[in-house]
Order: sequence, then C-alpha cells, then structure tokens
Amino acid sequence: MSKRINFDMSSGDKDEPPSIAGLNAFSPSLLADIFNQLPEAVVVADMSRRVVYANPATERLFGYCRSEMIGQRTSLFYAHSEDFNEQGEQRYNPNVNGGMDNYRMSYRCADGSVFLAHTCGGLLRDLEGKPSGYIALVRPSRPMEKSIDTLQRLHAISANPALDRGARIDAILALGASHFDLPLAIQSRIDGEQYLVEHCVSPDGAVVPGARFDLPGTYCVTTLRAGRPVGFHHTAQSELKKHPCYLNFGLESYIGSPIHVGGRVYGTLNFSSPEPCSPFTPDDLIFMQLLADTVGHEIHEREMNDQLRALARTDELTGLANRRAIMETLEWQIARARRSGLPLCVLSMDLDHFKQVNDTWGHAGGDSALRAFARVLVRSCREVDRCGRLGGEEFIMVLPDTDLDGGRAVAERLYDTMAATPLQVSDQDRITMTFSAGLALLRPEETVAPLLHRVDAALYQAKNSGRNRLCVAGD
Ligand SMILES: Nc1nc2c(ncn2[C@@H]2O[C@H](COP(=O)(O)OP(=O)(O)OP(=O)(O)O)[C@@H](O)[C@H]2O)c(=O)[nH]1
Repeated sequence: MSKRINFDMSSGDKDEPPSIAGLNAFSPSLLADIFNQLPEAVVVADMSRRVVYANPATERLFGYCRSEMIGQRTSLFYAHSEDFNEQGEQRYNPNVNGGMDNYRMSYRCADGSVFLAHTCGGLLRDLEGKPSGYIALVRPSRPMEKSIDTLQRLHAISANPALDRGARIDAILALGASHFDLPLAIQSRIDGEQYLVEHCVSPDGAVVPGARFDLPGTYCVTTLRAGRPVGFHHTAQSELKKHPCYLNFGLESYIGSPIHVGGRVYGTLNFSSPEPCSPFTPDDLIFMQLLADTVGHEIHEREMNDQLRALARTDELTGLANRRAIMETLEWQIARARRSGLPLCVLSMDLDHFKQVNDTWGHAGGDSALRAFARVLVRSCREVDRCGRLGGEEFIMVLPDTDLDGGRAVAERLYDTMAATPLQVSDQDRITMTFSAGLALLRPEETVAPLLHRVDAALYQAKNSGRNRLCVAGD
C-alpha cells in the first residue's frame, strides 16, 4: 500500500504560498534531485555572498566548473560590479523582509561574454526564521515551453494552405526572430561570392529583399564553412570581433544555418541583433537547423512547381513554347498592344514537303530537322519576340511592337538564314529546307481567334501559290 503523505498544501490564507513541510522527511535528496535536473542555474550563497552550491545548469550557463565557483563571491557572475553592490542592498542582505523576487540581470560567462537573463532570488531563512544565506535561479531565455510553442506555430505555418511559399518563408522568418528574440532575420541565396537577400524581417528597413552583399563580409561565410548551424551571442567578446560584418554592421549576436535544397547548398537562414543575447544552447542550434530545413523544403517545393509549370508550357521536342504557352503569350500581348497602341504582328510558318524528310530519313531525321529549324527561329528573333511550335511542322512567332514592314523584315531574314543553313537530318546529311509563311497585323478590337484565322489563311495562300514564300493577311 502506498504511503500517504500530508503535503500540507492547503494553507488557509489564500495569499500565502502553499507549505511543503514534510517533503524533506519523505525524500531528503528531493531538492538536490530537482536542482540537478533543472534547466535554470541554481546558486546558493552564504551570508557573505560566497557560493556554497551551484547546480549543473550553472556550469553549462556560465562555463565554470563547480570547483571554480564554490567559495567565490557571487560577484563572479555579474557583468557589472555596480549591479552586485546594488543587489546586495536591495535583495541579498539580512534586513530585507520580502522572500524571492523576479528581476532581469546582465551576467558574464567564464569566457567574458555577457548575457541577459531572468532571475528569481532572495534571502533564505533557517527553521527558526533567522537569515541563513541566499539563493538565485537564473533562467535561460528560451524555456522548453517556448520551443514547443514555436514548433506548433511552425507546423501551423507549413500546413496553412492559404499561404503561398513566399508568405510561408516570411512567416518562418518572423517566427524565428521572435523565438530567438533577435530582430533581424534573413533568408539568403548564395551565388558564388555574392550573398543575395531573398526574404527578410528588418525592423528598421536597413535590409530589403534583393539587397546584395559580398559573402566574405557576412557572418554566413562562417556558417557555410562550418556546414552546420553556428551561433555567437556576444561578438565583441569573441574571436569574430575583427570580422567585417561586426566592423561594418555592429551585429553582436547571430545564429544561422546553411539551407540545403535538393542536396545542394542553396543559401542561409540567419537571425541577428546589434545587442548581445544569452548564450546559444545545443537545443538552439538544433532548432536553427529545423527552421533552415523547413525553409529549404519550401524552396525545393517552389523550384519543383516552377519546373513543372515550365514543363507544362514547353514543347518537348524543340524546347520552344508549346501551343498553350504561345496562346497565353498572344492573349497577353494583344491586351498590351491595345493599352499601348503599339502594333503587333504574328508570323505563322510551316516547313515545306516535310513529309519527304520523314519518308527519307525516318521520324528521327524529321525530329532533327524540326529541332534545327527551332534553333534558327530562336537565333533570328529579338528577346521580346516569342517563338512557339503549334504542332507537327507548324511554328509561330509573336512579334510585339512590330508593324507589317517589321514583320516582313523578320520573315526575309529567316528566308536568308534558311537558305544559308542546311538542317541536320542524320549524322551524315544536312539538307536545305524551305518554309511557307503567313503574316498578319493585329487590328483594333481584334481577338486571338480571328487574328489566328487570318494568319492561317495567309499561310494557306503561301502554300497554294508555290511554297517557300510569305503571304501577308488582308481582309
Ligand atoms: N518527325 C516528325 N514528323 C512529324 C511530327 N509531327 C508531324 N510530323 C509529320 O509531318 C508531316 C507533315 O506532312 P504534310 O502535312 O503532308 O506536310 P508537308 O509534307 O510539309 O507538305 P506541305 O506542308 O504541303 O509542304 C507528316 O508526315 C507528319 O507525320 C513530329 O513531331 N516529328
């Protein structure tokens, strides 16, 4: 049968904290067991403020081993000696009436770095109520609950169908900035020695998407060299104090990770601040990796979607725009020409006697000729022109800001190039091929279908009147 214990939690007075008298008798090692497991640093000092106990979390947080702390004055931990004196007046003296108290304090680690932390501390009294010493619990800035909360938020962002991929990355940056309590958040793409900001959270607007920096001038060069998450919480106190990023931007604290996309290093995710912060824990670095992996996944998905979209709009054989893509371009260019009042021409082309190529050199020979013709088209047009393959041996060119004279000039150039460029149909053979073409100028108020109808009619006319020629569409 289990032993019943009276924890005596029900103090009659609601303002009094519950008593835990009896617990010690139940388990004398209880307090030590708890202190050993706590993520908070627990320091107990005697009446002269010399350390008599420090738990394992104190060693981790401050970087001293226990023997270096025991017997030392607690001034060892303070960043500023005046704080030690002030706390001695306010809290850590036998004359204070209150018990434990919560406050924030700047501390200094064994390596000289400084951090801010929440502290709960005050006077201890013995069983007779006489002052016996002092205790302080120093809480690292990110307790476990905060990490769980951040994880839940991260999941909510990734699973939110209302957010597009860019909005998700922005939301992850904001989440990471709040998690680490570092105001500047950047997702970068690395392009050679260039650091390109793709997404950022920058409270003062000092960094904007599209900004470029030399990679060696950023802390991320360190992260990329390490190939894993890296964090430093007080640059002035570290070997990075001569780093150009510190000299130019004065960023005291930084945590960052490489972003991997499809097995390659894409860029970095990083959070930073002009202020020093609490030292980063191993958990922080794991968390950093998790955020960077999530961003990497979003970028990978975006790239795959872009590739799929491009594939759905590309003619597989020639790499030109396919019918669907060229129709969209035409719609868009017609709307643009209406707004601008500038002319728009469409040139439709069909290789002559193409069937004979297939019959002589086989389908592969015909495919080779189609690819070679596509290359001629791409080489002959301006960047703003769009070439497409409608199917079979029929091709089209959309020529913005081009009148009929301009369209004729394009066609003539193509005829000259084709006459001078035999197309490859097999390993050994190249043949000179001709094509027939129809040209039409967009009329006011005309839409895609009637325009294409007129171009087709002109092409048909070119075929019927002997091939290897251009006919211009009339009414
Ligand atoms: N190799 C290859 N042949 C294709 C492709 N698409 C259509 N063809 C062939 O292209 C040929 C078109 O023949 P026709 O419509 O008679 O045209 P043509 O021989 O060029 O004659 P004209 O246009 O009147 O000068 C057919 O043999 C089709 O099978 C393709 O993607 N690859």
